[in-house]
Amino acid sequence: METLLSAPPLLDSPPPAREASPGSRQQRGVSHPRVLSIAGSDPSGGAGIQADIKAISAHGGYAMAALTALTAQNTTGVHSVHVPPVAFLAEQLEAISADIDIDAVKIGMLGTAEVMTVVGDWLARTRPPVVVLDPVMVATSGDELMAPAARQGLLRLLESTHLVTPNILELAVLLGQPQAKNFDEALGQGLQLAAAHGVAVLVKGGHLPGEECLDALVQHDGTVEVFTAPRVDTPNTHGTGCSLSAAVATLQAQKGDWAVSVRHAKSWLSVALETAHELNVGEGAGPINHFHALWDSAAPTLDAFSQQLWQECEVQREAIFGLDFIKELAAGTLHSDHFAYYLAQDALYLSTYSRVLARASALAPTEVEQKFWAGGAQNCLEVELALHRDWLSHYPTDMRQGPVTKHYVDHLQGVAFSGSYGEVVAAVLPCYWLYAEVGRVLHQDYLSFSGEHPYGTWLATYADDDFAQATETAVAIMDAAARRGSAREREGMRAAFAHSAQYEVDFFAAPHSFFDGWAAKSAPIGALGD
Ligand SMILES: Nc1ncnc2c1ncn2[C@@H]1O[C@H](COP(=O)(O)OP(=O)(O)O)[C@@H](O)[C@H]1O
Ligand SMILES: Cc1ncc(COP(=O)(O)OP(=O)(O)O)c(N)n1
Repeated sequence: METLLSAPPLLDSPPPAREASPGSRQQRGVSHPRVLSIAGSDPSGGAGIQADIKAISAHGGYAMAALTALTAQNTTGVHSVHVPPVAFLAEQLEAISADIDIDAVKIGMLGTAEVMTVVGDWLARTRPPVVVLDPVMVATSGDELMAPAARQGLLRLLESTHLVTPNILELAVLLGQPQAKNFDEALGQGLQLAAAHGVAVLVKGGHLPGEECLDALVQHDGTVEVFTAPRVDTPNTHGTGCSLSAAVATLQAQKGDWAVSVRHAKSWLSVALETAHELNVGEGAGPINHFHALWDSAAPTLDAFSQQLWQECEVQREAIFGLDFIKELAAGTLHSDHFAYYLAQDALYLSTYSRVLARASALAPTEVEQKFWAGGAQNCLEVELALHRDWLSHYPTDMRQGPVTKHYVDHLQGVAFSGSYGEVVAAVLPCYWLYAEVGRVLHQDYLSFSGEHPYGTWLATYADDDFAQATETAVAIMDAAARRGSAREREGMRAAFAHSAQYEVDFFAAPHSFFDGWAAKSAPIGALGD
């Protein structure tokens, strides 16, 4: 069987480019513009056509790609470059324009003068309504991606280009001048290039030092608009130029205004740089996060939200198990004053917690969830408080609310008063989840304890199966609320959960804080047991 590689050319002779109706050629406000990237392939996905396709898609465009070159590269550098026969590039371009109306073209790595000639001829025939040229010469890694002799070819291409987007090195090479040392010099060079070639120039200042990353849109009539964004402190800048130019091409086809398109693309790029570390790709200059907006607003699947929150509170979980209170409770060495203080504060906490659970019940969207939270509220009052009171009868102590308890219940009541159902659920969850985790671990320790444990009967109740089951249900309810909620509500849930998780740590730390510090500095709270 013949492989595609050895197959005869798809088209014997290039058909004439399909002429779009004048209306569609000039049309602006296309919501899903058909955007063609003519560029090289970066198999690691951060630059080249892969970056272009992502940037075009992230802006609602329909992405197409004609390959000029194949590179073997990753985030640390370019290993080799293969330029297929230019006739094949011509076939790719003709196949696309013979069939599809193209709303915008983004041109990236061309590599050789021959490739530039093919692209220039095709552009002259098809005259797409938006042409953005990113004059790729050198990769972020420093590897060359354009033959030095190809400079003239690039200059000829400017005739068919609406916007060229050089960085400071590329700008200098295009003009045959030394590289600009500051942004003013770069701006001066941008004005020269724009005037000499009748083209708009986006001067990119990403490689200049400074807290701000300045770019300037220079029109051939000398009009200048400067765009600035705080420099993002990240090593992950692979493909910034590719992605910016592809985004601008797509936006221009939608908005028909270069300044608006550049401003929009630049602010998108800033967030893509800020969130690039989330992708964790490679050991060198990693890719930017093209789909940050989409992924942020996408509903989490199954238990993804709760898993994320659980990971995010790892610090708190570790902190709890490092507390003297927990270590001494497990070892049976905890002073009874500390235990009594904890019990008293927990009893005070539970009486408010029960009201907040009742609020969750009132807000619940289904009868099942309504009953679940109402049951939790009732259980707090009837079972848990009875247990605490029973224990407290053996450890008489002052029952005034301590500072941590006050802060924790104030937080819960605040969320209950003004938060959404999801936020209330997220706020009450750490009390279930972290307590269940502490219970599980302490109970295991207790089972391996030899001899009589002073808090044995208390610890025996810790790993209650019903409570573990209730915790699982509460987690599942929170995940369902997160899936239904908006991105903004999930942020509120995340914050409510994080605050409560920290208060859980503080709550377990409070007995020692009280006896080691607070009590000495404040009025005595009365006689304590023991
Ligand atoms: N660390 C950064 N923080 C914010 N924006 C940046 C950063 N690095 C580059 N940019 C922006 O990315 C775009 C690409 O710029 P530049 O790095 O100069 O060109 P190229 O990627 O083609 O080498 C520009 O809009 C520039 O301002
Ligand atoms: C195939 C390919 N095209 C272009 C580049 C350049 O990308 P990068 O090195 O990240 O530089 P900018 O996109 O920021 O200009 C490449 N490496 N590979």
